[in-house]
Amino acid sequence: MAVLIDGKVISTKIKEELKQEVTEMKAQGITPCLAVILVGDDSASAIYVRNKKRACEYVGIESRSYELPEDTTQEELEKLVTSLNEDENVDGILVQLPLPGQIDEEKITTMISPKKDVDGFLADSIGALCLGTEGFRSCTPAGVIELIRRSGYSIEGKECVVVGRSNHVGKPMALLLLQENGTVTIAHSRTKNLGEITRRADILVAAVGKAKIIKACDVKEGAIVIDVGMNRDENGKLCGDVDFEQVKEKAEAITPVPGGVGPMTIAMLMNNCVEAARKKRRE
Ligand SMILES: NC(=O)C1=CN([C@@H]2O[C@H](COP(=O)(O)OP(=O)(O)OC[C@H]3O[C@@H](n4cnc5c(N)ncnc54)[C@H](OP(=O)(O)O)[C@@H]3O)[C@@H](O)[C@H]2O)C=CC1
Ligand SMILES: Nc1nc(=O)c2c([nH]1)NC[C@@H]1CN(c3ccc(C(=O)N[C@@H](CCC(=O)O)C(=O)O)cc3)C=[N+]21
Repeated sequence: MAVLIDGKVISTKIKEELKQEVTEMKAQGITPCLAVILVGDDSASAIYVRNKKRACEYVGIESRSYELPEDTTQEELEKLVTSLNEDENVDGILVQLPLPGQIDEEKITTMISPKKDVDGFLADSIGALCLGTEGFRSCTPAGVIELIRRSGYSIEGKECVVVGRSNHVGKPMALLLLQENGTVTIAHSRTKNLGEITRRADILVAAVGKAKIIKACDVKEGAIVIDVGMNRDENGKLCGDVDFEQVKEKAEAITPVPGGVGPMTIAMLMNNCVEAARKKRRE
């Protein structure tokens, strides 16, 4: 039976550390501020926005939310992003994805000032990850690294397999594991013999978006299994990409869904906001 990697406990620890730092910043007259934009009333997105607000309150970050109607125009959204870019009190801007169809998502996200890209989604941030220079680390992949590290496992020299190659999760995940000196393979929907590849992994990260696609037969005995997926199962219950009940019998350590990577994403978002405010102070 695998060790359960508890994202709730680890994320709370990180938020406590940040809270202390923010208390010190506040004593010097600096309050980090995050602006979150939500367009439409996608219920899943609303949950994340609520969780972010709560985390901001806990850490002491000022949070501003902009909840815009589903029929918001490109022009209205661009105006809001521009005003937040120019607002010196705002340290981080997060535009909740996906955006409704009438909005050019690429145009909106690339408008965000790189200094305020707390999601770590912009080319500047991903480029910095790739070159190993200073920049915002994408929250979910950075959260996965912290989960592994703080659970006492090392990445150096390990066979790491990331299933998924999206710009927001899979690709930055692979780059961060590489930076930690892992030997990294990226698998995706065109990968042949996926099971053969995942069975090589000492550290397996699933970021596919398909409920319970990773079965016990896809996992090496003693592997560390990190489940990024957020799906609904046949009963509408939240579940990951990993078949937890099967895989927990074979893995050395495993993250649950919920209570694994999700809370870490939020903790790392808080971390990026504090970092943005810290950088501004140094300018
Ligand atoms: N916990 C958290 O904080 C977060 C969770 N998520 C969740 O993580 C999951 C992945 O998100 P995201 O990366 O944005 O999703 P995307 O849909 O953008 O990417 C999915 C990736 O999985 C690959 N893929 C799809 N089907 C298969 C398959 N059968 N075998 C192998 N690879 C496959 C795709 O390959 P190809 O490129 O070839 O199409 C693609 O690269 C989702 O469940 C999402 O909800 C996302 C963000 C944060
Ligand atoms: N610009 C942008 N940045 C994002 O980071 C972003 C986004 N858009 N769009 C959607 C995805 C998804 N995402 C999650 C964040 C937290 C949880 C989370 O807190 N999950 C908890 C609770 C889940 C629940 O109870 O519903 C858990 O897994 O335990 C999940 C998913 C961020 N995303």
